[in-house]
Amino acid sequence: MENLINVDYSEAFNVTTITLNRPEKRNALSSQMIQQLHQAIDQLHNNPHTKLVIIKGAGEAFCAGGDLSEFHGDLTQPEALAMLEPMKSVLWKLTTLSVPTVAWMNGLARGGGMELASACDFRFVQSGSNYGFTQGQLGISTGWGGGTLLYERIHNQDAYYWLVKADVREADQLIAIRFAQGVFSYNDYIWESGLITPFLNRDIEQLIHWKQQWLQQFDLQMLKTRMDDEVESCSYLWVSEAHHQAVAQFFNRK
Ligand SMILES: CC[C@@H](C(=O)O)C(=O)SCCNC(=O)CCNC(=O)[C@H](O)C(C)(C)COP(=O)(O)OP(=O)(O)OC[C@H]1O[C@@H](n2cnc3c(N)ncnc32)[C@H](O)[C@@H]1OP(=O)(O)O
Repeated sequence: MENLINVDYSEAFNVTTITLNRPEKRNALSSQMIQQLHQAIDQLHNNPHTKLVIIKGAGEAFCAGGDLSEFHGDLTQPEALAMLEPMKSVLWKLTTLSVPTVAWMNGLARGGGMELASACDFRFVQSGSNYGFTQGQLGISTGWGGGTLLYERIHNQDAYYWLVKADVREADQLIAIRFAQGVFSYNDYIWESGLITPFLNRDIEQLIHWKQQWLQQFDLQMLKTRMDDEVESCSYLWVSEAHHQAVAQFFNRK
């Protein structure tokens, strides 16, 4: 099987880096990638030394969302639901992981790529890149539970407005609404940017404690139910004519 997700463990830093490795498709997530992401996250349990997990993209993009070519076609609503579920499960596992997680957003992100970032505890963005919950332009809503998570990351009103507006924003705008906690430049190497240093300076026991405290801020059962509802709701929009037309327009754009 092709390696579409690379997992690297740094013994020097006790950090696991997960790289989405499909640069020619801007790291759009196919079902095979989603399956590999599941495995990568599950395997973290076998490495008790990892104190931080970083997710980044290979090449020019962080992640262009779900693979529209694969996830499209004449799906029924129950089929669309079954297609969306596995990535929701990845987002849930990431959200509730026992150690801190960082989305190192080294390039653009769209749609589900933003949902993936929302499932991480922290987001660092690259100056010059742009980012959008663009599902609204595709005739759908967020479909992996990431819209629910967005409401937990920024002010409710800002989340609501961004999802409706479905626009693409610059890195500094993400800082302004507190979606991102730091910005780095194109040439910055992760370890030398300074953004990761606070985590490296702490013991794993401390980081686990703070992560537990962070998770206690949420009603996890309710959060899970809201994510489930979001996926179901999106599955109805997925089969709409508006969505079919928007996807056809994307693939006919050239
Ligand atoms: C399924 C879940 C749902 C959710 O819950 O949110 C989603 O995620 S829906 C998908 C949302 N994402 C998008 O709508 C992004 C669509 N892509 C783009 O707008 C642009 O490609 C880009 C991401 C802004 C990059 O533009 P650019 O740098 O100009 O590159 P290209 O457009 O030429 O793309 C290169 C290459 O990659 C393919 N590609 C890009 N995104 C996707 C995608 N989401 N699914 C499938 N394929 C994608 C694109 O088709 C090009 O391929 P080739 O034509 O074969 O070179």
